Amino acid sequence: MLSTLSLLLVTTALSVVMLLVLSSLSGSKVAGIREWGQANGLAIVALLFFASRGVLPEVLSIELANGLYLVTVALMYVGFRRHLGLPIPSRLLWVGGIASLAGVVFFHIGHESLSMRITSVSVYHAGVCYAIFASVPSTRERRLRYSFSFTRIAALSLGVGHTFRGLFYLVDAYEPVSLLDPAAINLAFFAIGTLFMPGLTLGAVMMANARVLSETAYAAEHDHLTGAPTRRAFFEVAGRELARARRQAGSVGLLLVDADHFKRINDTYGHGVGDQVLRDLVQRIMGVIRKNDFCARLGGEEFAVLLPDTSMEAALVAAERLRTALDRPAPATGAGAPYTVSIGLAMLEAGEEFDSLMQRADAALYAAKEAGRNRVMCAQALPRHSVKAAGRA
Ligand SMILES: Nc1nc2c(ncn2[C@@H]2O[C@H](COP(=O)(O)OP(=O)(O)OP(=O)(O)O)[C@@H](O)[C@H]2O)c(=O)[nH]1
Repeated sequence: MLSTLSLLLVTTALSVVMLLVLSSLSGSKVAGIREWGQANGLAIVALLFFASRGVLPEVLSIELANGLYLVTVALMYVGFRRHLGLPIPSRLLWVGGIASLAGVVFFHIGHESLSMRITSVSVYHAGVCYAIFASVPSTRERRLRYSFSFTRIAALSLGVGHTFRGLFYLVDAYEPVSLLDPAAINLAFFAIGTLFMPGLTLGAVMMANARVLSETAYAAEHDHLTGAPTRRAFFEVAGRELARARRQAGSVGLLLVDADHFKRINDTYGHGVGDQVLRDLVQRIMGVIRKNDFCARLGGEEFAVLLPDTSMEAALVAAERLRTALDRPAPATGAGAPYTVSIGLAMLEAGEEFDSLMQRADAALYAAKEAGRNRVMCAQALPRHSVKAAGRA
């Protein structure tokens, strides 16, 4: 038979499980984990004090238990705010918590009323639930969307539940004999109270997990030095774009961009300045390409720019625009040593595979280097045999 005591013990067990799950994430350095862990640890203690009603003195099972639980509720909120990088309204939390606890003390020692004690804590719980709902934004980011939505829905549902709970006991519709009163209505509202920690901790764990996955995926898909997408990300996007172009008989251009005599920059100014020049190069490329174009660092001082839905003429214009945008002194080199790039352009041909497109763009790049650097060469303009000879993709 379900009872408030069994609910309390099940919730305590759930908090232990949540604490273990959160501990497994503690090495991830995700903000908020510490506060969520502390909240669950404290919740276990608070719930055991609630369950000790009739065994331990009332000041422990009422004042202390409620006081501790109010702190756990606040800590959950602080965890979400920290996780999202938002400021913590500490004073508001303290004032609300102390007012709520004062209500508990007053309606225990001053004027005994369990209903009003429940109302007093429900107001704080509901407020914190709505505050969590308002803090967690609805996001379109694929990897975060599910966990954020889950938390928002959980926080809102619990907020509404606690509002009803507070109102129900406020209008004195039912005066329970004790918190552990087994009446169905008391049991139902008690369940809403005990769902707070597991419900919101589940949301917190999902958010932390999603954050870790999202950061790992970002690191795998972005170059650490320049922030540009990596070779791996480029191959993925290029595969998709080529398939789309084939389906829609569209036109795709590929630029391979390589810094000229980059070794000299490193040798003259040092590797650190070389790194800054690479960052500058990426910023300049990103500044001149269209929103639909995709730039990635293939490795070293070589970059690729994919130009979807682009004709040969437009691709040549884009390549030339890129070359001139880069043919300027690099601020990182102090006096402003010029750096230039050579660019190989290839347009996707009917039925062509990605490897072949890369090979032809690479041959065009090689030809641009051979012809004196700081220029754009188009694969279509090269004799076929030179593409085969120079290609290295
Ligand atoms: N600073 C820095 N240098 C890098 C990085 N990756 C590759 N390089 C350097 O880029 C240089 C490339 O040299 P090369 O392949 O000889 O090419 P280059 O000097 O640009 O000559 P060309 O391409 O023929 O014009 C090497 O000195 C690499 O050490 C990097 O992440 N940071």
